[in-house]
Amino acid sequence: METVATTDLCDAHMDAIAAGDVRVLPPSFQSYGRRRCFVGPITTVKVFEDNVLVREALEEAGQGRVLVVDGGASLRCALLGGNLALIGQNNGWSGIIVNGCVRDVDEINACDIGVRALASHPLKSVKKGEGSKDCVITIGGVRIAPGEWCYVDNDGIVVSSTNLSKL
Ligand SMILES: O=C([O-])CC(=O)C(=O)O
Repeated sequence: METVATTDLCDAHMDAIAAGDVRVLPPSFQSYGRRRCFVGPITTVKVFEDNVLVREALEEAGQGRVLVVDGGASLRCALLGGNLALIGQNNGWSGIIVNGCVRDVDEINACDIGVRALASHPLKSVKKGEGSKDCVITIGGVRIAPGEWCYVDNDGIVVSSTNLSKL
């Protein structure tokens, strides 16, 4: 899918930003993975220090989707590592955004996928399988619903209720 500059999106959609239909995430994410720019429809999971649902989502056919993981901004363990990033790459996910930590940064950086996360952390998460999928989440005060669109590049992360790349 063609990428769209987030700056151009913001400039072109100031009214939609004022209305809340286009939202910008706070600039608190680090960039990992080979794809520094990615776009796609959003699938969500909400977990806390437990990444079983993250793995389950990435094991699905991604079909160009972006997985947005609300990990409650925990900085105490990693929700994504090199194995899961590779699974996501091989299953055709365009990107993964983690409101939490990742690990195996060198392995993730070798994957043809885009990853954004708050930080890296060497500790793995627990594997209980708790959490929810396909739910509305809030990251940094920004509401994100499944099926909305995500635009990510070196300037930031934009979420839109409609597909702006078609406009
Ligand atoms: O399995 C995990 O908890 C995360 C991980 O290390 C990987 O994806 O390689």
